[in-house]
Amino acid sequence: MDAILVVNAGSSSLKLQMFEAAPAGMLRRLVEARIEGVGTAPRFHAVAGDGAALIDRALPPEAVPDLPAALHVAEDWLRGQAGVTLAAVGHRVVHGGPAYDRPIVVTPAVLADLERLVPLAPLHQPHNLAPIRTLMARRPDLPQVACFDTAFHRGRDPLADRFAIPQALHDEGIRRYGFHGLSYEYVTSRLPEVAPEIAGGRVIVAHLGSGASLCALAAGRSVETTMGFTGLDGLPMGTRPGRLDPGVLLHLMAAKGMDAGALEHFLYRDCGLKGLSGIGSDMRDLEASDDPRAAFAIGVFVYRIGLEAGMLAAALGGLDGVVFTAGIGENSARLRAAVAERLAWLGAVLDPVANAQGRSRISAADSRVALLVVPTNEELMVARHTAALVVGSSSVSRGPA
Ligand SMILES: Nc1ncnc2c1ncn2[C@@H]1O[C@H](COP(=O)(O)OP(=O)(O)O)[C@@H](O)[C@H]1O
Ligand SMILES: CC(=O)OP(=O)(O)O
Ligand SMILES: [Mg+2]
Repeated sequence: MDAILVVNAGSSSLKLQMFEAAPAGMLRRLVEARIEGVGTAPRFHAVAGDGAALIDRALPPEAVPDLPAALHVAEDWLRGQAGVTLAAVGHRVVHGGPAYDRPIVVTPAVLADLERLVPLAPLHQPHNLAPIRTLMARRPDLPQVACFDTAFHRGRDPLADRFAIPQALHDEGIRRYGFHGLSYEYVTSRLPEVAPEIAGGRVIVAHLGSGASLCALAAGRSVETTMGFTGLDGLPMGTRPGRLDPGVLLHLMAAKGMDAGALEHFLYRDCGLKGLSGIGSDMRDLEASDDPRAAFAIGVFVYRIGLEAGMLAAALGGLDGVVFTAGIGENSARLRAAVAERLAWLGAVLDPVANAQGRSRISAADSRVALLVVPTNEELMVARHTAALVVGSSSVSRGPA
């Protein structure tokens, strides 16, 4: 059986899915595996295409301290899953820079180009590219497709792409790219089905995971998003601060002698929910804690989501719907309720029962703004692009997964 393997390394997780590339462009999921809580409390979970559990167990934190270790564990496990021949591998690659505005078959030259973007996404890009490099050496004949987080946001109004800096720096590529595009593209593809009345309207998608951002969709196209040049901008995240006065960086350099390496470590690993709470980066731990610092960290997160959502509503000139997705957005009813309350001024009214039950539509009948929960599926989005490019069927748009 010919299969497409998809690899998605996030900041706290490694997610893999394997699909059968069936004729007529259909994608049938064969297996889904994820290692979550990388660096904190790792857990390996895998299910077969029919939903049957294959593995579900905690891993010792010292066995999976980082993403390279998670890749090793997953690779060993995958090798034991016999019976498929890989036809192609699709990769989520976080940064596509100025040149890559759509999925592409990776050649050695493309890979070298993407390596140059590592400093712009140090939590992700090295781990996105490492499996490509390894596979390219082992199986140079195997088609590999890179699908970019940044691509969905390209083609916005030039006003939105621009920092208020001189043109020459913009031309060098210092611009507002935006990320989580595969997630936004997938959610957008689901809207006509789950909420047809807002699919052509003004929608904010809240991708709230270990990395977090918001995207303003006008008729299904990205017009604004909270992340920029890197995944540091916008909302506070698990370990990243989000929007930060650049004067803070100048101060840290001048007053504390921090150099680029120290600042990078600080901004990508020590801030966000972890820095705010002094407890940890995982929302589950914060929600379970009765330490007031945990509640304060969640309070800041929610407050800042409210502020940034207001900004995106301004970009859209109004608001018809809000969609929650990713680890926190899909699973935390408490967080969704707190955010909905912050959006009351825009006309959002939550249905607390639907929210607690984790239903797809969680707004009250009289809410002017539709509130929805749509589980994201970045891997399926990557598989669709990979199939379209490599298997050659552009009709691949809706898998059953
Ligand atoms: N049931 C839950 N309640 C609250 N938060 C959750 C739950 N399940 C997962 N999360 C949170 O989701 C986040 C991870 O989201 P995810 O989208 O997988 O991140 P990433 O792809 O960036 O690694 C973590 O902060 C985790 O605590
Ligand atoms: C870009 C980004 O932050 O991705 P993730 O949420 O998967 O960490
Ligand atoms: Mg993610």
